Amino acid sequence: MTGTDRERARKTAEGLVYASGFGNEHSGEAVPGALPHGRNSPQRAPLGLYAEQLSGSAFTEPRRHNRRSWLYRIRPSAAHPPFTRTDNGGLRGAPFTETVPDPNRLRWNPLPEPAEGTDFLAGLWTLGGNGDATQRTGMAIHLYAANASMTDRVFSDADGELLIVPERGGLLLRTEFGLLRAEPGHVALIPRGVRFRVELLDETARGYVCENYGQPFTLPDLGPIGANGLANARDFLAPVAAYEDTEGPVRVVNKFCGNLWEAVYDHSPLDVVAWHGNLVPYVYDLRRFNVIGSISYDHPDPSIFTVLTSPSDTPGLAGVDFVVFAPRWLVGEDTFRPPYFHRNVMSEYMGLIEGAYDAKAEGFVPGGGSLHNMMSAHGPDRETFDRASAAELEPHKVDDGLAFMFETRWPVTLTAQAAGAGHLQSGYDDVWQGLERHYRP
Ligand SMILES: O=C(O)Cc1cc(O)ccc1O
Ligand SMILES: [Fe+2]
Repeated sequence: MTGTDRERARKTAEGLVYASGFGNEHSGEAVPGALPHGRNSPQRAPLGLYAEQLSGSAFTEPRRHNRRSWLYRIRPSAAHPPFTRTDNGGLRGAPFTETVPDPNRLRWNPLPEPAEGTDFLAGLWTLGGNGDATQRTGMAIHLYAANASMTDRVFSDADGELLIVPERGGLLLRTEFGLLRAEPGHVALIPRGVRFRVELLDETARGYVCENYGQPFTLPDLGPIGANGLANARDFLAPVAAYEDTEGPVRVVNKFCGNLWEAVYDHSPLDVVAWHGNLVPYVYDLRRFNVIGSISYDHPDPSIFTVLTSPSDTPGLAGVDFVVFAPRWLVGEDTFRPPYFHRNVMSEYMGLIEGAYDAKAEGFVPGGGSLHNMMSAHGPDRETFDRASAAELEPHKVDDGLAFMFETRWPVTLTAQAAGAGHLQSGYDDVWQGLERHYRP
């Protein structure tokens, strides 16, 4: 990608306008008069456009779960040639059967630098996951490292929605619904099946992706917290309608039941001139997260930091939660303030967007990640334990980092490439060595 391309992408990203709110019925038109009023599918849609519904839930799901949008486009999505199989690259899908589930605590360094000319799609590398894409359950954890924009191709994922967590380098996401900008510290969500292209705003881009095969991410209930707090609905930003009217070959890559399929269209499928509905891509700035914690004693469970949750069929038991450890004050009296030692029935994958994480003195680095699978014993490393056990308990602001967690109800099984990766750290167990016995009855 040339510097001029990047400058163009950055200029475009700077002028972006959004519609705010989570789960809202949004609507918009890039050309006046393109959006029909009073009905979804008039006999002839305005301006000679084709009307098309995109469903994110079954037609019959309860109203509060029902998600769909109506798109008014230059050509119907149905007008395309056959898809044929293409190379999966580093992408894998559920069910994950390449390795046996591993009870060990595992930690990785960042992905190695990609070869010249690697775009977002080519740069995706699957670490592992659970569930089954054909059953619409479970999730996958991917990382990406890219140094080129997607130019002649677009991607869509029929298997699930994609929660993109940039760690290095800004992204301009050109979607069927319009444009989104996602910088490190933001997350972007692309709903199942929505076509998009990723352009880089910087020389390189790196980050994490949670592919959610299950129910779409939603905001957690707040219970006694009240009507406000955690991630506020108004801070979720959807694009306004913007479209491409280009002819010529575009490779459309579709991830379907774990494999990549490709068809060469003779036009851009990002040709939606107007749309309305509640199934939309969005971005959210994690620094807007309203962090709630203990103002008396003890370390609260990290569910208090849930940004988005994908419920499963058991109430309170998420297919996957997306949790953020954002800057916050710690004031707990007579309290061991960092994350406690624990064994969790849920499985925890953690990543670091910036700085450091308060349970780990070293080795957990931006762009890296750790996996603490179901029931594996983990918590503060020795250095953190020693420091926090002796610390003066003054009010203290933790603001030297931004970490996150994908927490899932099912164990995560690794791909062969993750289990055998050169960047898998050896000796991670040693961070808990030297925790001496202090018990002297
Ligand atoms: O393991 C981790 O670092 C994540 C985590 C953080 C916390 O504050 C409490 C429990 C927990 O699993
Ligand atoms: Fe944990």
